[in-house]
Amino acid sequence: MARAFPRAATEVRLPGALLCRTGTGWDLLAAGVGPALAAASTAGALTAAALEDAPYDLVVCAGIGGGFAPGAPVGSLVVADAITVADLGAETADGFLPVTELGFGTVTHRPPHTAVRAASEATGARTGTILTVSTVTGTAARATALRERHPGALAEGMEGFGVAEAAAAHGVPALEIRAVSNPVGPRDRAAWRIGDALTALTEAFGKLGPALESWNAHDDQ
Ligand SMILES: O=C(O)c1cccc(C(=O)CC[C@H]2O[C@@H](n3cnc4c(=O)[nH]cnc43)[C@H](O)[C@@H]2O)c1
Repeated sequence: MARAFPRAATEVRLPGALLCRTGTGWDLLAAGVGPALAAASTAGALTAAALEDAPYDLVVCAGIGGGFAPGAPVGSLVVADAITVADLGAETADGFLPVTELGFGTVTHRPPHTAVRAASEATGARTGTILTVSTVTGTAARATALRERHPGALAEGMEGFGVAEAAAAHGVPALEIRAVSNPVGPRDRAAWRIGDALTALTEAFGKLGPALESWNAHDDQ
């Protein structure tokens, strides 16, 4: 994704993560795989910026992901209008209960809708829920269960909710964009298109920056 930014970048090592200052006003953080590491890395970068009196205005979680058919085919882009953790809760004899039904926590962050619209118009991305999972879906049964519980889900990834939790703790809005590299469902390595998805994501990033620079956070208030 650094290829989407024209200028030379400077790398800054943060505890547990590498930050790349692109010199364009956008910093790139290699936040790691999974919600816990992504949350820790994002919180570290947000805290470092706040301590330098240069807080961020927006966090964008970007990566490849699985797409739910037929809404998000391989190669398509999805911008989240809801960033929802799918497996944070308790399994009961009557099914899964999210932590919110246990009486605590959060399971969904909603990005500012004007930023979602700006991002999807600029990149051609579809908009819908992006689920965060700690275990990649690998069966048709699990895909069906997720779809039933989250009818608006278009994609799944492993970091969005962690990034959004860290951003929310700092009072900073968060977006999530995924380029679909594989279908959500039975594991099929032959169907993965990781290179194509990364190319689509890099192209989208080139358009996202200018679109979000003209986005005004106050439009959502
Ligand atoms: O081994 C597998 O079957 C498998 C299938 C899909 C993805 C993985 C990963 O280890 C992905 C790690 C990485 O990529 C994102 N990602 C990509 N596709 C998916 C997906 O279908 N479900 C969840 N995450 C996905 C994820 O955000 C990680 O950053 C392995």
